[in-house]
Amino acid sequence: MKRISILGSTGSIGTQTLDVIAHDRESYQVEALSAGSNVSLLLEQIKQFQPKKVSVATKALADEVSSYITGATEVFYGEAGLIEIAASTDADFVVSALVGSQGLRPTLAAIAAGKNIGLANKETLITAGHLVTEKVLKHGVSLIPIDSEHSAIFQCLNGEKRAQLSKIIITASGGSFRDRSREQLKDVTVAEALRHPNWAMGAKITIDSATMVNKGLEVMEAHWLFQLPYEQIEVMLHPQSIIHSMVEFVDYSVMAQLGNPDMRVPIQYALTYPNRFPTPTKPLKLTEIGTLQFQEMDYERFPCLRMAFEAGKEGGSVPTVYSAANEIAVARFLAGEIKFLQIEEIIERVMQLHQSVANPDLEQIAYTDRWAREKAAAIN
Ligand SMILES: NC(=O)C1=CN([C@@H]2O[C@H](COP(=O)(O)OP(=O)(O)OC[C@H]3O[C@@H](n4cnc5c(N)ncnc54)[C@H](OP(=O)(O)O)[C@@H]3O)[C@@H](O)[C@H]2O)C=CC1
Ligand SMILES: CC(=O)[C@@H](O)[C@H](O)COP(=O)(O)O
Ligand SMILES: [Mn+2]
Repeated sequence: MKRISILGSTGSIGTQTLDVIAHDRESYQVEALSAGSNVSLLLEQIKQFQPKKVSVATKALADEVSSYITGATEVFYGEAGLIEIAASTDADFVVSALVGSQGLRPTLAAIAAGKNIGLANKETLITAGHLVTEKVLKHGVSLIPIDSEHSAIFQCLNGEKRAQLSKIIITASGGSFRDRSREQLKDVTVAEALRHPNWAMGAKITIDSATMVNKGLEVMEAHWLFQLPYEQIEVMLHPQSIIHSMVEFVDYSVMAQLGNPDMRVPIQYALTYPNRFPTPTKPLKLTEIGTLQFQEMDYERFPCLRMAFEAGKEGGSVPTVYSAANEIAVARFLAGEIKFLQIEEIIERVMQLHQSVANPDLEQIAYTDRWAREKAAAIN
């Protein structure tokens, strides 16, 4: 039986992880769950999975949860609560599915406590890839990707010789506005931006997909997960999201992983690796889909992807700035404070203002993250 804790159990990845677990209850024990502010959903999850510990964002929310539960579940809150869920349980596997760089410290704490990690929270690797990978090696834990593209690459690389890898090809759907010109992006609405063509996901990643920041984050995520230079990472438009990514080898053989767009497949693979079991999803019927399309990336149409490659290649504290400025810009767009195209303007401006720090430690990353957020919040 696998003992699991989930950081972000009320989110899109968190709920789908619990759905995978619910389909095979004998194989899993849910040790701990964390939510932000969705108390009603957390209470349902407590009832169904009876975790020993849960955490929520604030003390007031923790008091509210405590007032409703009768069992033995302990309730924590805040960052200390997330760290409790990550590190101080009997779990052997932690699903890291918080949104944003707030996932960093709990994920590091889980690694330091010897937990294997299923990583959905890509911002953690973007902001501190060097620290996370170093800690993973030090504590001898596994870091298994949940992000669909990285799960695909992980699967394609299984059993292959790394020296014989030529490049990886990360596919991109193009997001909600893939058929619009830059001119047509001027006045797009939040509701339009939240309508992803293929995937049902949390709000932040859906906007990131529309700006192509998501692909930019995924390029940096791949750099750290697979220890590849940026020259060996390519992005290709593939509107159907059926090929989740590909790997090209030195003999020009290309391996791809295909499937319907359903995150429960890579989530379950991370939980059961190296084994495979039936997943609660539909089989892929390529004859019904008929056509798969591919297109070269246009870096002028999608400047956030260009900026991500620049940030990743420069390294140091620059990826932290890219990701933190984006988090604030996306929150401001979702709140109706700025227009869609201002997201990329804010990221670019904050990156220009930043004095890069090489090989930042955790404190320097935290400082840079706060600095970038303040700058991004102040730009009009
Ligand atoms: N959704 C997807 O299909 C995919 C997501 N990812 C990545 O996975 C991560 C999670 O994405 P997704 O599930 O879509 O995000 P969601 O927004 O759906 O979920 C985020 C989770 O984080 C919790 N949370 C938010 N703020 C706080 C806080 N201050 N304190 C504690 N918990 C908090 C939320 O709690 P609550 O809702 O209770 O407030 C929720 O459980 C992201 O990094 C994303 O890029 C990667 C690939 C695919
Ligand atoms: C499901 C998943 O992994 C997302 O990151 C998804 O890939 C978003 O798709 P695009 O960023 O390609 O639109
Ligand atoms: Mn992805």
